[in-house]
Amino acid sequence: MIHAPLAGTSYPNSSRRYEKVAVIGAGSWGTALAATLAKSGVETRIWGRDQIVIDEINAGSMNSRHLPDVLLPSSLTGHTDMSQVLDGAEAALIVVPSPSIRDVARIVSHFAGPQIPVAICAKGIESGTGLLMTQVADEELDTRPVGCVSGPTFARETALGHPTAATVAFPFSHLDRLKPGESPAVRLAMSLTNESFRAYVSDDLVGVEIGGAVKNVIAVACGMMTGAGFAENTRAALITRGLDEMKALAEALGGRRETVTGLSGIGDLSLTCSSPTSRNMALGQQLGQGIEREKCFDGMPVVVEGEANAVSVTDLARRVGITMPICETVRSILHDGAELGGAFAELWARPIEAEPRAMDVAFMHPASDEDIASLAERIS
Ligand SMILES: NC(=O)C1=CN([C@@H]2O[C@H](COP(=O)(O)OP(=O)(O)OC[C@H]3O[C@@H](n4cnc5c(N)ncnc54)[C@H](OP(=O)(O)O)[C@@H]3O)[C@@H](O)[C@H]2O)C=CC1
Ligand SMILES: O=C(CO)COP(=O)(O)O
Repeated sequence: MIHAPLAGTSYPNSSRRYEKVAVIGAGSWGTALAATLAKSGVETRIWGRDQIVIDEINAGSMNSRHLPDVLLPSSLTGHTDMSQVLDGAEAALIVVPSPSIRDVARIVSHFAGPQIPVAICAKGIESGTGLLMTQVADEELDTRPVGCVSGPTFARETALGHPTAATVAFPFSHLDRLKPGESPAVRLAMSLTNESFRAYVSDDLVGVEIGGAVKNVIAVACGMMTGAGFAENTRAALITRGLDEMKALAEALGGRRETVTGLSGIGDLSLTCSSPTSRNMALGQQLGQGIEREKCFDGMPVVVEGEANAVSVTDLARRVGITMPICETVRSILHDGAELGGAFAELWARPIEAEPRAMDVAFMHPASDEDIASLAERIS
């Protein structure tokens, strides 16, 4: 076990922590966040739909299905009855994959206190509507303040106590500005912060959430090129140009470019694009090695949100009129039957562009068909 370097440190204003928090979703990230809250001294109850998982949390402080070999704080209690988990909770975190956020938020709205803040911890954009996860939840949660938690946070490392940082974002009301210590963002950040977890706050939900959705798609791209045998230069190019796509979409939707340079943007992008611990990167890698989709992850049903996000992100970009060439390439391979080598060769051979894109310059000297064909052959 690695001991966090800050063990024993006390945290200012911890009295403004929430005393009771409900975590909805007992997968890997829900369990890791619940463990983080419990470790901070918050009374934490976690809801899951699988009785076996919940029984194991209660009887053995483990969730071996989602976080094998990780010992959870003994104060964490598990429940399959959502009304029990939300009863008396001062705040709630919803931590299920993005396609389930709407359904789960609707159920939460039946049981949660009428004003409690709810943080969405899923990364994605809703298919069809193009809504951010907090916008989806907002439609289901009546008057409750809705925010999110996002950042470079592999669940297992977080649960093992490796120092980890993330951003908590909620809209800041006029009152929050007068008394920031009372705002849901600050109180939840304080509730999560402990010797191995440090939370920052933001009011830029668009910037934070676009980071989480776009990085999923860029990680698939990085995995594909790594799987095809390319190395660090290629990955660095995709990360950097992926960041440019993230920044353009966030700004087009009203987010701030500085947010994209933070934990939920470049932080998560660099983490997810660097390691096959990421399910998105791992999928890309297997496809890049020529493994058929159905046979990836040995045929196991692993949630890879970048697959759906490739469509939802590019749909949104097309709607607001910005180009996202890497995300479009991933979409064309995953959903439109494009051949991986040819699609990346086309991406590479695009006309020269300006960096940054704000210069709005394009030098129209596309590569020849022969160049594209030879590049495609190298990647395949
Ligand atoms: N894992 C990570 O490192 C991180 C994940 N995230 C984000 O967290 C979110 C959750 O991912 P993660 O925990 O990893 O996923 P997991 O696959 O580990 O777990 C998902 C959990 O959600 C439950 N679930 C799925 N659909 C529903 C539903 N309709 N109703 C109730 N429960 C449901 C699953 O239940 P069951 O097991 O019964 O199917 C499972 O407990 C994702 O959006 C991901 O991007 C964010 C940061 C880090
Ligand atoms: O979001 C994550 C880390 O911050 C987890 O990424 P994956 O969903 O690709 O596993």
